[in-house]
Amino acid sequence: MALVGKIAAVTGAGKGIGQALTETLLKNGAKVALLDVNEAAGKSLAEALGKQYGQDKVLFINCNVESDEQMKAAFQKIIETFEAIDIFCNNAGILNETQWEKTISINLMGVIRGAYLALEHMNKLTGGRGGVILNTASMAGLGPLLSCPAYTASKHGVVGFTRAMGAASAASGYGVRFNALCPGFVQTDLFNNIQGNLGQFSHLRDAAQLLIDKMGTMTASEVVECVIELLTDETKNGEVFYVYPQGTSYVTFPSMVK
Ligand SMILES: NC(=O)C1=CN([C@@H]2O[C@H](COP(=O)(O)OP(=O)(O)OC[C@H]3O[C@@H](n4cnc5c(N)ncnc54)[C@H](O)[C@@H]3O)[C@@H](O)[C@H]2O)C=CC1
Ligand SMILES: CCCCCC(=O)/C=C/C=C\C=C\C=C\[C@@H](O)[C@@H](O)CCCC(=O)O
Repeated sequence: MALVGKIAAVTGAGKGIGQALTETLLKNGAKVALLDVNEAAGKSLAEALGKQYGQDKVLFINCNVESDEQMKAAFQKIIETFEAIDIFCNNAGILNETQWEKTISINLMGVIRGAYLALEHMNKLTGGRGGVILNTASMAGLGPLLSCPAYTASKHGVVGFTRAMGAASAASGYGVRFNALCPGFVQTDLFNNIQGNLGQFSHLRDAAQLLIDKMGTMTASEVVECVIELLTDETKNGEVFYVYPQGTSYVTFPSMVK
């Protein structure tokens, strides 16, 4: 599936990995709706990208992924403006162990909400034209990040949800692929602000720092460069893609069936 002419939407598009996803999609010829709760960041990015790629290629929508009403309205606006949606990047996320319910609400419930609403517009069985849904999980969706248990739980949830939806979609004939992106540490605001957001696990900050020193960090652009394949390769469905400073790999899981 080529990206030229495709219609995409990215949540948490105003900064960090979402910004890099947005820029890469535009660079490859897609039109992009930028969804973010941070109006200042999202709007100014959309304005700058509009000047670079054309105002008809970008649309900013102020939208909180925790709100069913705002998300439904965002999809309506995307369809009104661009007529369809082919690519949905469920990317918005926070790391805040002092607010574990909000962490689950945004990182996991927001992803499930976004996927189900996107599917209503993308499902080939209900008049959509198919496409791909990319969920940003984390390496913390594959193994425990000791200083962030709630964040770890949210990301394991995203990995499980993506795998189940990939299988459900293939078995049902929706024509929509589901893949999960699992980056290691990425230099963004979320990463730079972790020290103040560990709450009752603040005493484990040195252990977290040791892991960061051991694993190294990446820029958001370096991560996103590796992701194009997940969006364009029609054979990739239900995949969990690990991106780390030394390379990339598709994660394999134990088979539950003998
Ligand atoms: N930075 C890192 O080391 C890693 C980040 N991730 C994941 O990547 C995703 C993006 O994170 P970063 O770019 O690092 O964070 P960031 O903090 O730089 O950007 C997150 C964006 O999401 C937006 N956002 C937050 N809550 C929202 C909500 N309720 N509704 C709509 N937008 C909302 C923010 O306003 C911001 O623009 C997250 O899901 C995060 O968990 C995964 C692995 C590593
Ligand atoms: C604390 C900052 C979090 C930033 C956001 C994020 O999602 C980054 C995640 C990056 C890496 C997660 C790594 C998890 C590793 C565990 O699986 C651990 O068990 C690996 C232990 C390796 C070792 O030898 O110490």
